Amino acid sequence: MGGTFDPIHHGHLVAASEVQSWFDLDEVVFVPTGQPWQKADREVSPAEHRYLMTVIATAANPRFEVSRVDIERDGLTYTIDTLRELRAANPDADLYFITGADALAAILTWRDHDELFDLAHFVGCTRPGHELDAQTLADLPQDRVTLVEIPALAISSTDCRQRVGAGEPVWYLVPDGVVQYIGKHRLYRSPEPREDA
Ligand SMILES: Nc1ncnc2c1ncn2[C@@H]1O[C@H](COP(=O)(O)OP(=O)(O)OP(=O)(O)O)[C@@H](O)[C@H]1O
Ligand SMILES: O=C(O)c1ccc[n+]([C@@H]2O[C@H](COP(=O)([O-])O)[C@@H](O)[C@H]2O)c1
Repeated sequence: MGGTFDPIHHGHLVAASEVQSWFDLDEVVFVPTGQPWQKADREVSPAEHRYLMTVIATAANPRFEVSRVDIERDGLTYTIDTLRELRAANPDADLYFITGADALAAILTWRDHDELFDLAHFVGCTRPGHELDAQTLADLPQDRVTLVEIPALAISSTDCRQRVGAGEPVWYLVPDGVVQYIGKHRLYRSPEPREDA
């Protein structure tokens, strides 16, 4: 499952857990993005913070792993590179790439999208507020894409960041350890005013 995970939240974790169970996957590898090119218009937290929050959020689940492939590759992050690397490291594995409905709807804008479907089966999870229209679905290769209905969690990283910035709680939207990590590193808050300012 690829994502910016800024921060990781329970919507991500439920999607991963549901798809693991649905397809009886050996493991789900969370891959935090390095530099997500389609989010170039906004500030994204440093990759190491996003990676560590993902490690904290997934640590208790023996089927969840976190990969550094995207954050260690220079330049912008493209899923075609992610899948090529994961394929080279696991030549015998059947790869499934987990996305939300919003990401799946945009997949034909991704780099080398034709080849993407050769490298992995794509699983699109339902997401509140992001309906997939019939034409979008019809344009995708039917044998390489599966839609999975998951319990609806109307949580987004954007909302979590805005809540922290406004001093509102994110308890129970993100795992407890992630709440504590955000607090410890003062993520998503405006910088404290300097005393001499
Ligand atoms: N609540 C959710 N339910 C289902 N899928 C989700 C949910 N939130 C995110 N996803 C999916 O998880 C993947 C990674 O998402 P991402 O890290 O961009 O989180 P986000 O909440 O969409 O972030 P942001 O609000 O910053 O855009 C994407 O494929 C996205 O569609
Ligand atoms: O490969 C691409 O061109 C591409 C364009 C947009 C998003 N993606 C991937 O989709 C996943 C979710 O992305 P995001 O930006 O919604 O966090 C993540 O793994 C991204 O690298 C990939």
